[in-house]
Amino acid sequence: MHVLVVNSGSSSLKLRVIGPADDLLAHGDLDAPDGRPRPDELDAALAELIRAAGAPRDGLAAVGHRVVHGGTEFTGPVRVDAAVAARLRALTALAPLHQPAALDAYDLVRAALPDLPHVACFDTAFHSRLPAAAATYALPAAWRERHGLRRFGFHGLSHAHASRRATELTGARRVVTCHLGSGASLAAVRGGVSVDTTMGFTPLEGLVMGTRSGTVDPGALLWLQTEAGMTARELTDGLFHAAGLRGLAGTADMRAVESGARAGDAACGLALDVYLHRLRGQIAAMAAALGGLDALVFTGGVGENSPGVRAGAAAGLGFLGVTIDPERNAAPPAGAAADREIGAPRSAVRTLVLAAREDLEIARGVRSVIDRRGG
Ligand SMILES: Nc1ncnc2c1ncn2[C@@H]1O[C@H](COP(=O)(O)OP(=O)(O)O)[C@@H](O)[C@H]1O
Ligand SMILES: CC(=O)OP(=O)(O)O
Ligand SMILES: [Mg+2]
Repeated sequence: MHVLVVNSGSSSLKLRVIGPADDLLAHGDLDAPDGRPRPDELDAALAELIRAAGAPRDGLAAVGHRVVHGGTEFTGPVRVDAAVAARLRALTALAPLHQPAALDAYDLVRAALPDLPHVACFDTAFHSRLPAAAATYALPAAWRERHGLRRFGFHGLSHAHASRRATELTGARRVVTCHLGSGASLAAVRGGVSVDTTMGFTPLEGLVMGTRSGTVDPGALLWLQTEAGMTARELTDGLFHAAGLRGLAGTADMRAVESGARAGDAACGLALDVYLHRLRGQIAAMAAALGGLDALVFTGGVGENSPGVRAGAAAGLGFLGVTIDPERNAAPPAGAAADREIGAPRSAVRTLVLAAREDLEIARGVRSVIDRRGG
């Protein structure tokens, strides 16, 4: 079964054709300022992609879409029809900065390929079995009940893929996956189930990110409103787009932060220290949720490509049994295979670098829906 995977991000639309053996048959990235590609460009890109995959237009069996939020209703991949699409639109308020791009892309791709089944796969789904202790905020009952305030967690497609792959490669049962891209989060995975994660009600909680703050004292945000006169809009903009590495070092690009730090730039040095301090603490928190750690996984643009961040994270985690091999950590990936082990030979915890493959997780979700329907 050939699956077209549509992954819409904040500034690009990634298209992939995945074959029946998880083979990547074709790929193409489209510029999508504000998350929206131009319809004519999309049509041309789809035609080109299908040609490159060597499949006739009717050789595609289905389309899979990454959708950030499934709310409490969608805890696994689902076939999208008009009614489901409307319910997904209704979740926009829960992820106003992420949800619309995916649904706009869905509308366009659905219009281009109207006869194929379209399946939505959710960033939140992998975390849908978080224990109540990990999912609940200690907030007034009326707020939780009336507004459904709880921790959802995100990046689940990446965490699901990375933790499954780590278990395949090492047999590990208790796995902490570090998805470090421009957005970043951790998951604590026991026997394939996410039992804790660092993002919460929104993709703002937890780690320091490229442009997002991660966790800050909610009292500071109240103070900015009541004493500094900031509006909700200013706070949203600051916390999502002007904070994180950008807020500390003036750039959201970890490569620039690391080279600045090496050159002695104080702001870059501080940004890296804050990033790593939070990362180490949260990895330890995830290990505590698992009662110990068998494997630690780095994935995402930073996780896959920054030996410095991996070494800096591991440096404080010897007490958990994490020891990485400096040479393996510094070595570039051999060929196209990004997946590799960087743990020291006798380390109690296996440490891996794995390619972020949300596309494979989406293709897997699509197949499960199509197969279930006897297709
Ligand atoms: N060699 C590298 N060293 C450090 N950081 C890197 C390197 N290559 C890419 N990155 C970082 O990866 C981040 C983007 O991650 P990625 O997962 O591709 O993003 P997105 O979340 O948008 O999909 C950027 O902050 C970039 O600086
Ligand atoms: C949910 C989320 O944070 O996604 P991204 O990292 O792609 O912004
Ligand atoms: Mg990403």
